[in-house]
Order: sequence, then C-alpha cells, then structure tokens
Amino acid sequence: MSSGRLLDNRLTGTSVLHYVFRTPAASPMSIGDLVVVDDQQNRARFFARITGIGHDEQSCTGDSLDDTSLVISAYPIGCIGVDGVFRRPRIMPSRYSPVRTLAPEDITYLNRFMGEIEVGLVVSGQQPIPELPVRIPAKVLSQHMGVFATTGMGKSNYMKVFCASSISARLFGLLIIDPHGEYAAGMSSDYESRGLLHHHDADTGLSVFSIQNENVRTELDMKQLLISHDDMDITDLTLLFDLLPSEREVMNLLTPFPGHDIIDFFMNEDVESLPSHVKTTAHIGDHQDIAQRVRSANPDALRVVQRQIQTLVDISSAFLHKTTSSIPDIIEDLLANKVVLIDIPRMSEVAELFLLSVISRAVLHKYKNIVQSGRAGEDEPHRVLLTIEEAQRVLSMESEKTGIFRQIAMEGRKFGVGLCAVTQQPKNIDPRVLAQMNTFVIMGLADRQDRETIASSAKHDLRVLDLEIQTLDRGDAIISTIGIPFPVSCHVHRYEDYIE
Ligand SMILES: Nc1ncnc2c1ncn2[C@@H]1O[C@H](COP(=O)(O)OP(=O)(O)OP(=O)(O)O)[C@@H](O)[C@H]1O
Repeated sequence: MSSGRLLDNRLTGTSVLHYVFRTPAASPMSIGDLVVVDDQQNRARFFARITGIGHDEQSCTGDSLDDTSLVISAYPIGCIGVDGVFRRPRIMPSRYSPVRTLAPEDITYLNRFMGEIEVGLVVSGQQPIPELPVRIPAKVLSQHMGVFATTGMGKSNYMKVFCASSISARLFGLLIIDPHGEYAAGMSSDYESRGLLHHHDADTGLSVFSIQNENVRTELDMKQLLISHDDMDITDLTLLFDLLPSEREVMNLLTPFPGHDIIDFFMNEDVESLPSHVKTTAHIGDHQDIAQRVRSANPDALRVVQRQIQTLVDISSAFLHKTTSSIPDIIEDLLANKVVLIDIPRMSEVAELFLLSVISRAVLHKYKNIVQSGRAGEDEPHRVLLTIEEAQRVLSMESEKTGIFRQIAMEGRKFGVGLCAVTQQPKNIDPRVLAQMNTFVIMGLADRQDRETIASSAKHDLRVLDLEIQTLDRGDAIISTIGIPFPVSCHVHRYEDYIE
C-alpha cells in the first residue's frame, strides 16, 4: 500500500486510544515518532504518535541483546477510512495490522491540514520532516493564541518567525510591543542576529513606530511613536498601580473626563487648593468641573492619584504628546494586515503596559465599530492579533488588574480581535481566559502545575504528551490549535535561516 519502513506486523493494541506493538531493539525509535497502522481488513489508515518505549521482558532470552524487542505504546491521532475523510479514531485497527513509518503519501495527506502561517517543521520523534512545514491557520488566530515558554527555550525566536510569516502572508494585523529593542534590527550584542527590518517584505508588510531619535528613525525607516493625552483613559491607572478603594473611587469620579483635561488638571493645579465639601470657597483654576466632581473625595487618595498621573506623564515623556497621536496610523496599518512593531527600547514596564492598554483599547473600539456598523462587507472580516509579553501581569485572576485585556479575551473574537499571550507561568493566567484560547504553543515547561494547567485548557488531549513536553529542547514546540485536528510536534525555524 505504502512505502514507509515496516516496523512490525503485530499490532496488539489494547484500546481505541492505546496501541501496542513490538519492534527489534536496534530500531531507532523515539518518543514522538509518527507511525502509520495499515488496517487492510477495514481499508483504513491510522496515524499514531509514540508515547512510550520499553524493553520487552518476555522476548528477552538473556543471551543476547539482539534477541530482545522493544514494546512500543502509541496514541492514535486520527484515521482515514475508505471515504478519505480524516476522523478522530473511534474504532480499533484490526489485530496484527502492520505498523510502519510515514510514507511520502502520508506526508502529502497531513500537509492538507496546515494553514498559512509557517513557524517550523513537523517533527517525527527527533527528525524534522522538511516536506511537512507547520503552518497555523490564520483564521483561528483571532480566537487567541497562548505561547508558553520557559526562559531561554526560544520564545523570542518563535515570535520573530511568527511575525516573519505574518509579514509575508498579510492575512491579519499583528501588534507587538518590544521594550528590549531586539525585534526591529536584531540584538546589537550578536552580529549574526537579524530583526524584522531585515525581512525581504518589510517595506510592504511591516510598520515600525519608535521612540528612537530622528536620525535612527530615518536610517531604519521607522515612524515616530506619539500617544496623545486624550488616548489616556483614567482606568489605565488600575493596570499600572495598586490602587486602594479610596483611590479607585477618585478614579471612578474622573471617568467622564477626557485625558487631556485630567492630565492638565493634575499636572498644573494644586489639589491642596481644592474646595472640600466642608469649605465654602470656590476653586479658581481652569477645571471647575473636575474640581467640583472630586471635592468630596478623600484628600489623601486625591494626592496619590495626582502623584500617579505625574509619574505616568513622566515615564511616558518619550512618546506622550498633548495633541498628536500615532494611533490612527497604527490602526490603519493593522487594518492593512501589516505587522506593527512598537519599538520602545529601555522603557519601563509601566510605560509598556500603558502603551499596550491604550493601543488595545483603540483597536477593540475600531474593530467593534466596523462590525457593528456593518462596514465589514462581504469580504473576509478584519482580523488582528495583539501580543502581550509576560501576560500573567495583565491576565491573572486579579480581575481589577486585567482591564481591556480581559474584555478582549472574552469578547474580542466576535470583532476579529485576538490576543497572543506570551508567558512563562500559565498557571498564573486566569483559567477563564485560558479556556478562550484556541491555539497553544508550548515550548518546554518544567513546572508540573504549569503543564497541568495547559493540559486542562487545551482543545486536544495533551496529557498523553506530558513526557514529550518535559523533554522538549530549545526551539521545539508542541502546537495544539483547533485549526489542525491533532497536536503537532514542531521544530521552530531559526529566524535568521528562515528569512534568508
Ligand atoms: N528554533 C531554533 N533554532 C535554532 N536556534 C534557536 C531556536 N530557537 C532559539 N534559538 C537560539 O536560542 C537562543 C535563545 O533563544 P531566544 O532568545 O528566542 O529564547 P527566549 O526564550 O526568548 O529567551 P529569554 O526568555 O531569555 O528572552 C538564541 O541564541 C536563539 O538564536
């Protein structure tokens, strides 16, 4: 039937989800190898992944190692019946069906499940299959992607490869904020390192907004990043600072006012001079309305909020502007399905989160508007993916800290707005948010609780892959997405090689 290498002709599987067969001890088998069971009786082909390897004690005569066999356990990932349709395996292959390695026609068949966003090669055991690239279907990406990686396992490389394929495919907008200055031009400490600006389609598919000086921006073809006072929403404070209930009350009192009035008020007026509700003197500043509104607030809380706004303005001075904003241009580029890189080297975490919150809010508002006003038309709906690094900062169980991001996780997909949440600690992400994610990229997780969290939220059964996940090397990933009917072992391309 096919020309894969025959491993054994004695499948003795014990259940629909557990196959067992034997192979000579010298066979180069490894965990994660893909094998095919040809069930000639039912004219069906079953694909399975090796999940366990052990010595066969029964076959061991004790004289020579060559006499022994290996007992291989495998987990089925799907089967093709006479109608040629790939289904989850609900039947057992016939006893003693032959088991073999993948043949070229199997690889061609598996290729049809792949989408458009290439990130690496499918790995069978330890061998990447050059003819079988892993391509995540673009249409599932607005249903949120989680990238889970222990430090040093190749997360930045994965994100760059993902961006590179997104630049080429132009099927959705992708926002990525880089506070470390490694994505635009590569790492300055490594002369071999390349950035997104080196991509051959960068001039059409990439747009970089930067806080770097004009000379650098001109040289690297980057736009200036500006955020206006009105882009700020007072509720951003909850994300950036730990607020006491009294400070939260001040924030709530200020919600009706535009950012420029709030910033002007707190930067230029002395809250000490505000008329309290026991004083009868009138306030003589420019913002009578704000003064009236907050006069009953706790004075200590008011002072703290003033300090927080002053801090925010201070640390955002590299991009905060009274009136000018890059946000309309950023959204225009995202709607044109470009990768938008926000390059903010050496910025603080508060500034990064502030930017992310401001841009995410504007994006959700715009995309929601397009859908609700019916302007999406007959064409493909607009889709955008917003990347959050260290996502546990804003998607934890502490709901008051999650702001706009929880809203996007819960309702964004209706409007084509997805999150790409990158984290080393999936156990610290709200399980309700994890449950919304339909694509998981798992790159080595040493912590058992992290792996259990992932396994309980993934759309495929990943528990059987626990051993494989524990033994992932740098650059390897298990990708589980609703766009592909089985979890895929992947070796991620090295970015510098991929864009060659
Ligand atoms: N798929 C891959 N193929 C080859 N080399 C890789 C691959 N992925 C990562 N590397 C290399 O491994 C090193 C670490 O990768 P990377 O910076 O992406 O890890 P990281 O998980 O982002 O680390 P950190 O958490 O410290 O930022 C880099 O030198 C990178 O070039």
